[in-house]
Amino acid sequence: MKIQRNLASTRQRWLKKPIQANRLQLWLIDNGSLTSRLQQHFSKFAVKPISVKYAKLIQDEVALLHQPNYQIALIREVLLMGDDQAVLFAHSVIPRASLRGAWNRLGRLGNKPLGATLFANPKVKRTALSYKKLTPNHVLYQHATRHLTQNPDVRKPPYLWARRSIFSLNCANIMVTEVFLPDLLIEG
Ligand SMILES: C=C(O[C@@H]1C=C(C(=O)O)C=C[C@H]1O)C(=O)O
Repeated sequence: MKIQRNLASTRQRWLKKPIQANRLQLWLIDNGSLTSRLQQHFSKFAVKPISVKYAKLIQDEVALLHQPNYQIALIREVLLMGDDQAVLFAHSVIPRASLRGAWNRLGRLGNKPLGATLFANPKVKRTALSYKKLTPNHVLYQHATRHLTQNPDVRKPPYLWARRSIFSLNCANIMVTEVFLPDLLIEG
């Protein structure tokens, strides 16, 4: 039983750095605004909101946000579009307390990039990034690939690299998870 528990915890563990991420490595470890980097990389950039709703946290988010697992939070999911292709899926978790506090406008961002808000305020602190190869059984893999091509002949990737960190302002936290989609590295 102990071995199974350890295996499960390994599966859930996020890494301190990406391993063998090859051409994605520089994107994954970039501490700056991903929005800005995408805007420089693509001639056309847009944020496509997918869903903004109250929902329960994913199991492996509960501990990091110090939230009880019955707690709900505002979940913002968007696709970042580069030259009309979905290149990144972002899943941001805003606890209710944070919405009442410093992040009170984040529920109404619409298609404005969250990064513009987060990186505009020098008082915002960010934790170190952590990384994970999401496999098809992870709920964020499923949410991210829902928006890839519906063409049944196009195989879904065996895994997707994701990274996450927490942004804090006056003790109000927001967790941002970014899932890197296959089209990001298809050079135009
Ligand atoms: C945190 C950033 O904001 C980006 C934009 C997001 C959004 O608009 O919801 C979410 C995550 C990021 O990919 C960033 O630009 O680095």
